[in-house]
Amino acid sequence: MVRPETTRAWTALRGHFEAHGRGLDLREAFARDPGRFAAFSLQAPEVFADLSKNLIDVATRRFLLDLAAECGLEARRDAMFAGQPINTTEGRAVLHTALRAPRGQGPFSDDVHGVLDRMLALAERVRDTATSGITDVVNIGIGGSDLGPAMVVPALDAYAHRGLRLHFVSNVDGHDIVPVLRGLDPARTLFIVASKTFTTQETLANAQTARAWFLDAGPASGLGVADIARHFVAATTNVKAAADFGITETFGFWDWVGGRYSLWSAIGLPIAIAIGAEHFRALLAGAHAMDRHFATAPLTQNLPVQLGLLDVWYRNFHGFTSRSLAPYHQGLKRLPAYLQQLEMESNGKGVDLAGQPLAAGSSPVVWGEPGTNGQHAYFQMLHQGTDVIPVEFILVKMPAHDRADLPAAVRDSLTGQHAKLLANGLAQSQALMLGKTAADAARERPPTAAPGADPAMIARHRSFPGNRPSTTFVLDALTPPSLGALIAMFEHRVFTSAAVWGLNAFDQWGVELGKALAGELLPRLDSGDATGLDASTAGLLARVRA
Ligand SMILES: O=P(O)(O)OC[C@H]1O[C@H](O)[C@H](O)[C@@H](O)[C@@H]1O
Repeated sequence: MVRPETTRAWTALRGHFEAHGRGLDLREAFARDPGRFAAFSLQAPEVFADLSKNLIDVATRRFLLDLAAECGLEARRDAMFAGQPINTTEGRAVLHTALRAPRGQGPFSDDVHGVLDRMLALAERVRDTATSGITDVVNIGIGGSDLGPAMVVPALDAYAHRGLRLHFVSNVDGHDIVPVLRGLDPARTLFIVASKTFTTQETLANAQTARAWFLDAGPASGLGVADIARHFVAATTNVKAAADFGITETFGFWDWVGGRYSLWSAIGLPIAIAIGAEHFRALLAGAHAMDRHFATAPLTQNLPVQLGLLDVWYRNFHGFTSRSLAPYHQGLKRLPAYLQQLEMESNGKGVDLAGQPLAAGSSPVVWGEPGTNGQHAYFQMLHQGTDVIPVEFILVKMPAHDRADLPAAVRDSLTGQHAKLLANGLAQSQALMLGKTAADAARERPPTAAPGADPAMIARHRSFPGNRPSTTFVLDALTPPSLGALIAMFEHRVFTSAAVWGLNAFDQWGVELGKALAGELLPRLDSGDATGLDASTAGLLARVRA
């Protein structure tokens, strides 16, 4: 493993940043180079990306590619696809890409397609609602066993079965499950208990609550313990624990599927129930197309590689600590939360593969909301705040809401909405880059300015620094294949920056300490015993018990 800060490319990047990077002005760069948009945009499977509004030039890109070469990115990528145990701290392979490889291709193909066929058959049985009688599906899971399906199901609403409602319960807080159970009919409800380990406290607690509810409400519909087998299924690598819970129909997966990379596995069952087998296979196919792109495209044209290297450039040279995501599609409202786990649980590490402290920053904070909602909340800070935060826009050319079954006037109105949505997305990236000088602001007569206020002072409040970087992704439509490709692009981008930083993106020891301490505190909530606790925790314990 090569420490990035010891490479020649790192030194070159440092020099380049001081000489040209820090001072790069996007407005001048576009004025100088009419070919900048073409030179810095990329077409990958299903995803077009405009990288030209980023603080990079040709030399930045060359030095970053040198850095990737010196850090052995390609060898590490190839080792992942080949199933080598690159998750070294847990001695595991990392093969979520095998889950979307076509039948007969990729490692463990028989196992993968065996479970996939079985799970899609169940999905189709449930979707035949006249026979199954199911109207509501409740996924009980948390983290990687929740966020993927909870993100994809609304994103692909245009493809969803109209007679089925999908619900997601994750938190160990009755305020999550109680409103979901309210109004459900046990005879018409299917619970999916989704947990890679089947040991997660939150999920087991919610599964117990669901079971208690089922046994309480069931008898009115003639249901009892014997019916649990028909109304509860599990997605897990721990088939025995699921059986001990009383679940006989289990869809397995394997320790080489990380939780946050698992929506392609049996964890995707809620997605398959919502959109059906054919569309689920199309989701996998889209991700596979991006896998092939990542595995084979020259690095100069390789979109996940270019994005991951940009992350290194911003985090380690510009010192930006966060990145904001603005999907201009309401169906992608859970994408920021999904990417928070994908990126921050993967790359939120402080040591390298050898356990030595990293010399430079790793995962940025990832956050955001769908556009245009974010514009009316925190975009103020993105435009005029003191921190520079790169923004990523996702635009979708063709909406799915102007369906033939809507009245013509409603369809016309919705078409107008989509034009406004796109105009806003384009305008925001433009505004971030162009800014507005105080001199330009001084020529305006803002109607809301305080009467008699010094115009120069008002102009300074109304000026924008500009030169704020952004990336814009464009999808033709939000479809199963395009969403699959988009998610896989994000996965491989995280892989790329992890490879440069030399860290293990596939473990998550950082979640353990809190879990262990919660286990120690739980009995103290009952007993009130504060022996050995720090004064703050002891004080809080007394307060929540009072
Ligand atoms: O799927 P499970 O085993 O229930 O795990 C659910 C989640 O909880 C853990 O604490 C990890 O931080 C996540 O990576 C994981 O996705």
